[in-house]
Amino acid sequence: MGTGFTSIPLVDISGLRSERAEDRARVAGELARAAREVGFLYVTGHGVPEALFEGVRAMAERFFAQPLEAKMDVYIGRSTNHRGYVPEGEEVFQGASKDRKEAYDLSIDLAPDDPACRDGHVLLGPNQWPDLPGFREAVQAYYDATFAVGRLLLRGFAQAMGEASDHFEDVLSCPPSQLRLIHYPHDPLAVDVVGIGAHTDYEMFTLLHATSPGLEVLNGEGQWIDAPPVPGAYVVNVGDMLEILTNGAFVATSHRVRKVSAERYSFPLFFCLDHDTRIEPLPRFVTPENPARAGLVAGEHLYAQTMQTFTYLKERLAHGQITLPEAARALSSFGQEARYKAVSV
Ligand SMILES: O=C(O)CCC(=O)C(=O)O
Ligand SMILES: [Fe+2]
Repeated sequence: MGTGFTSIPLVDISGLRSERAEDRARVAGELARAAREVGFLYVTGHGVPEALFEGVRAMAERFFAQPLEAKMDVYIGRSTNHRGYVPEGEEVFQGASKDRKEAYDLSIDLAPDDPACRDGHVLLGPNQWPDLPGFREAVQAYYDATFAVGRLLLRGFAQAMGEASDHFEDVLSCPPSQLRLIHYPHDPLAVDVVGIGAHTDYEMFTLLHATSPGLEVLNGEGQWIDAPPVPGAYVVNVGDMLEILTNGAFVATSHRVRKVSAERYSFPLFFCLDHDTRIEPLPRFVTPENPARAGLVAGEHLYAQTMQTFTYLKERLAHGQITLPEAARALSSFGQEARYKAVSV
């Protein structure tokens, strides 16, 4: 835990599809090692054609190139369930100056009258699709393919934690797993800006594709290590929920995007479990020296963290229109940020 790693391991997950138990166990072992020692890894052997990534990239370029007024037609603050366009400065992490980034957020696309969209499931509902020919098809195809990789990877992580590979199967029927299209504009004159401030991701794990370097991860010695894109690989990182399930054995590694040297796009899919899933440390990770950490409820955690970082929700909080769940965690409660609060991030 908290190791001084200097590089990010690569795991070929094709063995998770194998009929042979030893192939699956080998990959699970590699996932466990990467999750314990680093919390970040490159994943190959996922089977998603590069064309899907290129498709979403082309559409992201077209979407963000539109005038601000057109993007604001699908502003996230107009959605009842947190979907749509996130302008620069809307999302602010703990202690950070405003990020230089804009985003488009979507998730599992449900009709408003879908039974899963019941009271309290504030993050479930319809996407706000922009009026751009081909956008919805390309983005949905990327979402579906990446989600399928996440489902496979979850089987591997379940095994990596010592559980049966289907351990999470019954809490995966309608998870609020968000995909973000992020655009980091390049401004040669800007000084002291970060693309995205230091944070951990809130879910089980994240699968990310980016167009250029910029992503940095914090090691156990407080140093920032580069995680540039590797052709054909997803960058995968452990989120808060895997950290809790393993009682800290797997690390929700803090990361950020430094000021970019060229225009940059990235597409993280935050892989979550069903909204009401209770996340508690698995008994095998609890010992007298390492007592059980506090648990949480998946959807509630996502929403609580979101409320503390999005300006439109902070305003609603301030006006008493919404309230933080009682068990809400403060920002920076996980990963190395929690352990090294003194580190300047
Ligand atoms: O753009 C990136 O490479 C990272 C984005 C990220 O960390 C996030 O959206 O949570
Ligand atoms: Fe992140």
